Amino acid sequence: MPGENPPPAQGAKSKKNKKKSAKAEENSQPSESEPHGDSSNRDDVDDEADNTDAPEASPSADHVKTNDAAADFGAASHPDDKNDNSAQPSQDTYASVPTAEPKDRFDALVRDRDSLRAEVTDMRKSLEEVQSKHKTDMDALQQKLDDSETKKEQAETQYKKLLERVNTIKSQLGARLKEDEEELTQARSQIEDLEDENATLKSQLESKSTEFAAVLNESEQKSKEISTLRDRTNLSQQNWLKEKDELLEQVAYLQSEFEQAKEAMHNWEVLAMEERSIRENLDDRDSQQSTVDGLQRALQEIQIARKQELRELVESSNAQLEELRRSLQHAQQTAADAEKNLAIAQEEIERVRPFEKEVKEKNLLIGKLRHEAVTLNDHLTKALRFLKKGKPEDNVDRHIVTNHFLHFLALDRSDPKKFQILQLIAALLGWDDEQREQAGLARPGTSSIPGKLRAPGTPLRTPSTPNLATEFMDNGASSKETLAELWSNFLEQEAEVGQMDTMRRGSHSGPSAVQKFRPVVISGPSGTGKSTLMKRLFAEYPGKFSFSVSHTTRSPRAGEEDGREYNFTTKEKFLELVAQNGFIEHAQFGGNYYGTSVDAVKKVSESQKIPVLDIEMEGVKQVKKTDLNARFLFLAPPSIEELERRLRGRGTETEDSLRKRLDQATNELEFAKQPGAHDKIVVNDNLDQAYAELKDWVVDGGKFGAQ
Ligand SMILES: Nc1ncnc2c1ncn2[C@@H]1O[C@H](COP(=O)(O)OP(=O)(O)OP(=O)(O)O)[C@@H](O)[C@H]1O
Repeated sequence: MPGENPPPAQGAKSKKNKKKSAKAEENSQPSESEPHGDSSNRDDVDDEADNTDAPEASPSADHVKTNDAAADFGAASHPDDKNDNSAQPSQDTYASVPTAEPKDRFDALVRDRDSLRAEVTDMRKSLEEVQSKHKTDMDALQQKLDDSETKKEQAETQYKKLLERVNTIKSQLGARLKEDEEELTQARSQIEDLEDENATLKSQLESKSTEFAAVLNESEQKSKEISTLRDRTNLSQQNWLKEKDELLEQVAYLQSEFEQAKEAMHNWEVLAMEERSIRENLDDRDSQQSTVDGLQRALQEIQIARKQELRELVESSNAQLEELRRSLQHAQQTAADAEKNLAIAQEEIERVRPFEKEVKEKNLLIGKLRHEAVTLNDHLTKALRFLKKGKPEDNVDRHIVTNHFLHFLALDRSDPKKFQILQLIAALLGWDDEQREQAGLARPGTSSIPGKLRAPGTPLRTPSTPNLATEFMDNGASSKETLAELWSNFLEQEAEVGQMDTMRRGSHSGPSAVQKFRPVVISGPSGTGKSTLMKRLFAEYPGKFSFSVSHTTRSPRAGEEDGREYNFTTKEKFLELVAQNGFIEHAQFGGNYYGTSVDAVKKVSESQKIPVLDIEMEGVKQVKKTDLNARFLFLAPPSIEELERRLRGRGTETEDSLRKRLDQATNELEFAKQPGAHDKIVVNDNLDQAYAELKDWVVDGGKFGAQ
């Protein structure tokens, strides 16, 4: 049927058919210069015969054949066609036939001709219909061809535009890589600065240590001096007392002698008086008188000598006494000076003590910074190597991709981050559209990269989170952000992984154990009631919670088992673990070290129990640096006064330890005020209420915080 034309073929093939149809059309067109008359009949018939060459224009091959025959026959018998003698019967042939017969024959021929003409007219009509339809089809096809050519042109211009954008992105990326390189150089210089600072601090520390040692030395010397002076003072005091006693004794002896001499003198005087009276009475006894005078003189001389002797003795003893008094004063002065020096030395020690602590802390900080610097340096070198070496498609960091992939697997199906991470992975691995479609990042047919054109107006998938991959590819500013984000994430994650690697050494715990059995960290000032509440919780949920086993360097006691009461270890191994940041908290008591290790906590999770950590503020900060995935609860006292009352009521504290605990409580309360320091704060005013609140949060509707 003419209406059932074959569908238009594309390209060259359809053009060829078009030419053929045009030719057929041309052939089938009646000549306008020739009127439709008998003389044109033969041409018409010939035209029909020609038309059989175009199969799609021909109504029916058989039909045409019949027409051919009829035309031949008609042409042979046409009375007007006098030139064609070869095909026409001669006049002699007609003459030899009876006259009625030729007339009949002629009539029959005329009828045949008429019927043939009618048939030809029908055929022409149908041919015209076919032609007009064909023309419409051709027009439609032409239209389509034109449309597709315009589309093709549009596509080409779009393709060129996209190519230009790709080139711009390439050049921008080059510039950004340069910027990153500069950033890396800056980071390097920062590291160098830090190292310099580190060196300066070290030298400062050394100088301070020497200063401190000198001060200590000095104070020791002063102490020695003081004790020597004290000894000397004591000794001189004793000597002085002894001498004083001796002198007093001497004075007493001299006084008694003086008394005796006085008495003797008195006696002599009495005797002299008696003698004088006797002399007076006995004038004649002149000779005796002179003797008595002599005796008197002798006595006086003796008295004077004695007096002189006594005076000298008293003077010398007084001088000695004075001397001793002076030396006592001097000794007392020296003792006071020494005591003053001792107080100054002690003050100096007190002044230096916080400084020493600071130096120690700084030392620790330096160690940490050095560790971080080494890790960062490693990562930077690695990153630079990634950036500099190889083709851009090879610059894929397996760690990043692995981390993202693990994160992707760990997330809940409904988590919107999942889509984001998948986009990130796609961007990192440079997935093409087909791969994105397969991963569910794009709907089929929504391609936006060169080579695959998107029909205008095709709806794009609108994710709940921004499309990172698109940002990365399409927008210069946002791709810069994403690149920077990726870079900083990479560095952060690598640094964390570096730290964690050292912590995890020897541990087989995967993230799943601590995600399922998330450690609960309970902190709060001493005496707030942590132990009391924990006891209740453990009793209500037997076998659900467990404390971790601590490490110690002390030797096991009878009945103690390694890994049960304690993880018994050596001092060297303990300190090695400290250096690797393997402890959440550690301390030294009585020459032994004790500590809670990250691995010990993980072991509790692996044994399908929830680890409970009752630790103070510094421990909380330390746990936050690990991958323990812990939850943090802070138990606060209703007031500091109530806390003091409870601590006193517990009867475990001395006045000194009580003060220290209350000071620490103030620090803990300050820390708890910081946003994000803890996940939950419970005030333990009423024990039952506090327990209910704590239990609700810990049990978490039976999930125990599991993710
Ligand atoms: N809500 C409360 N009301 C009154 N007393 C309480 C309350 N909670 C705890 N106490 C009491 O306070 C004292 C200290 O409690 P507990 O020993 O549990 O504190 P803690 O936080 O574990 O202290 P530490 O950290 O020093 O071990 C205990 O005597 C306890 O009975």
